[in-house]
Order: sequence, then structure tokens, then C-alpha cells
Amino acid sequence: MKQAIHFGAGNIGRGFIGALFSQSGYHVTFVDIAEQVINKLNEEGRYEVKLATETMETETIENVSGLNNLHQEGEVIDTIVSSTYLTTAIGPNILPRIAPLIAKGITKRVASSEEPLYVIACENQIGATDILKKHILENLNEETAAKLEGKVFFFNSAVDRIVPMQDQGSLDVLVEPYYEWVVETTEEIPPVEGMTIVEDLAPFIERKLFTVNTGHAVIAYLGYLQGKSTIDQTLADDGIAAQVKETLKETGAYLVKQYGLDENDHLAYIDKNIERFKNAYLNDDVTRVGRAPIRKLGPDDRLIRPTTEAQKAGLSYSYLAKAIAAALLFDNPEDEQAMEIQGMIKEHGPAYVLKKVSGLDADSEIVEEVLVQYEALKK
Ligand SMILES: NC(=O)c1ccc[n+]([C@@H]2O[C@H](COP(=O)([O-])OP(=O)(O)OC[C@H]3O[C@@H](n4cnc5c(N)ncnc54)[C@H](O)[C@@H]3O)[C@@H](O)[C@H]2O)c1
Ligand SMILES: O=P(O)(O)OC[C@@H](O)[C@@H](O)[C@H](O)[C@H](O)CO
Repeated sequence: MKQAIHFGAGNIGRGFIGALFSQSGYHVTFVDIAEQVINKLNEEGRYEVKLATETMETETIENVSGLNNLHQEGEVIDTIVSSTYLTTAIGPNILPRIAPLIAKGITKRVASSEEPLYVIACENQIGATDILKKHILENLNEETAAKLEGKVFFFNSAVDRIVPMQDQGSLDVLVEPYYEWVVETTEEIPPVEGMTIVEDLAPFIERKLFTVNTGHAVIAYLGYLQGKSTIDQTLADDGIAAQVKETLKETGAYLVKQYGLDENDHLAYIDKNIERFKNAYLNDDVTRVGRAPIRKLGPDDRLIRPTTEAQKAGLSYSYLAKAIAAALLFDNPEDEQAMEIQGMIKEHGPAYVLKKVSGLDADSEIVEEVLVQYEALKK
């Protein structure tokens, strides 16, 4: 049987990427540190993907197993040797941590096989596979690095499917029906059901990140401030719904200009995504969607990049500034990065965070506007 190895047996791993490989005739080996999930994968060898709809259609995902990268290094290396695809959905910050083990697997593989290996990081991050590749290369000797050409391929990708937090006692995963997985390559690669191939990923990943994820972030941070618990509940608030739409018109103006998109098509794309956010069956927590605000306030992420790009293009960004201000007020005690930001604000003020985390100069017009919104929201 064809073999795929996937790092991260979490929501997207089990609910999306791993499921597509299984449905395409692959045995999927998940690699994770969550011992309980790995044990269950090996004991049960299958799980259900349930669609968040009224009728809750279910698909059974079979031919799956698990390995723990902390205690089963040898098995992970051997599975990399026998795999056609190596994918990740682990969180961008974790990629450097798994790169040394992937490098060991690639070293053994290129020494013993001519078969191509396709590496694809499936994270909400522009150029995630490039980042993974850089960390892998840092862990390869020159001899192995020289052998990668034509044997190990690295493709960037964009992944889109809302998968909320799950019942931790079960392998089953509740997912929204919609999905899109776009992979950038000009190579002929083995088909995987549900994978769309494009030559240039930039318009796809920016459109996704600065619409789906920007919109999601606005709802999460404003919802959290108003004491709401889920995304759909927050969107039921007309004021917040209007804020979301206006913010996405701002990112949309940049995207339309940058990539020559049709304005009406893009407005329809915005509306389609707002409908996705309203799915009450997902019960998607604002704290999941707002998680890791240091990453989300990064210079190339969903809030800051469209704002700096809008400013450069002479476009409006005042709704985005409000969303950034709301992110600075996300003080969820369960979220390590939120607590780190709150600590920085307490010690040095919000402008310090915008400089250190987002790379924005204290005297910039964007910072000026965010700080006005921050003071207004704080009240
Ligand atoms: N959930 C979604 O709706 C969604 C949609 C599109 C993209 N994404 C992206 O997919 C990625 C994964 O998100 P998720 O929602 O599946 O998160 P998740 O927390 O459900 O899954 C991540 C998994 O990685 C594992 N992990 C963490 N550190 C590890 C390590 N050092 N070694 C091995 N495994 C480790 C965790 O145990 C967990 O099982 C993120 O980049 C996210 O932005 C998520
Ligand atoms: O995964 P994050 O933390 O980058 O972002 C949170 C959500 O916006 C995200 O997981 C979406 O549900 C997903 O990107 C939809 O495709």
C-alpha cells in the first residue's frame, strides 16, 4: 500500500489532510507527541470524520496508525524512507522542532532510494514549507544536501477547513463540509483526492489568510472582549458582523489591487466565508480562533501584513487597526502568548508590543491609529 507520513495528529491532521490521504488509498502514519492519541490510533486503526451539518454525515477513515516522535525515532525515520508524501499540520512554531528528525529520515532515504518524496507543510503561514525546508537543510550534511535534487521536493500550500476543538477522549473529528487544499508545483505528482495544484500560490494563500483568517481573528478578539464564547454567537451581534465585513472590505481592496481579482467575485468570496463562520454546529470557541496572538500579530500574518500593505497602497485600514487593538486586549489566561503580550503591555505599554511583535515603528500612522482604538476598546 502507498504510504504517507503526517506530523501532527490534531484537528487538521486527522480531520483534513490525513483523511484525504486515506481516502486516496494511502496508509497514513501520524506522528505526534500526544501519547493517548497515538495509542488510540494503533488500537483502533480507524476513526470517523463527522460533518458539522444538521444530518452530520460521517466518513470512516481507515488504514491509519501512529508513532510518537519522542520515543520512536527509528520507526519515524523508517517510515519517512518508505513514504511518498510527508506532510505537517503541527503549528508553524513547531516546525523547527521536528526538522532534525525529518532530516534524519531524509538522510537515510536519499542514501537508499531513488523514489521521490514530496514534503508539504499545511500550516496557516505564508511559505511554511520553505521555513521547514530551511530548518531541514540546517540539519543535513553536505553530502545529503547535494543529493536532494530530483529526489526530495518541497511544495508550499494553503489549507482551508474549519476544524474546532474536539472531544479529547475520542479520535473522531467534527469538521465543516467545506475544504480547500492548494499546493504549489509544476511537477507531475501522484494524485491525492481534494488536492488542487497551482503554479503560483501567492494569490491563493493571501486571499485565504487575509479573508478567512483575518475575518476569523476579528470575530474572535471582539467576541472575547464582549464575553462571547463561540464564533457563531459572536457573529450574531450585528455590530460585530458589520465590523467583520468592513475589515474584509479593507483586506479585499488590497487583494483586488495586488492580484487583479474581480471585485464582485471577491465580495462573493467574502460573503461565502462569513456564512461559513455562522455554522453553529461547529461550536468553535473564540479562544481557539484567537490562540497564539504573538503569531497572529506577526509582520506577515493576517492582521499586520494587510494593514501595512493597505497603507503602502494608500488604502483605508481603520477597521484593521481596531482588530489589531482588540488582539492586544486578548488576555485569555489559558493562552501562553496572550499572557506574554499582557506582561509586555504592563511593563512597557502597547506600542512596545507593536514594535517588538509586529515590527511597527512607534511613530508610524498605523501605531497611532491602533493606540487610539486600543484606548477606546479598553473602556
Ligand atoms: N483547525 C483549523 O481550523 C485549521 C485550519 C487550517 C489550518 N490550520 C493550521 O493547521 C495547523 C495545525 O492546527 P490544528 O488546529 O490541527 O492544531 P492541533 O493543536 O489540533 O494539532 C496540532 C498537533 O500537533 C501536535 N504537536 C505539537 N507539538 C508537537 C511536536 N513537537 N511533535 C509532534 N507533534 C506535536 C499536537 O499534539 C497536536 O496533536 C496550524 O498551523 C493551523 O494554523 C488549522
Ligand atoms: O489556526 P490558526 O491559529 O492560525 O487560526 C485560527 C483559525 O482562524 C483557523 O484555524 C481557521 O479555522 C482555519 O484556518 C480555516 O481554514
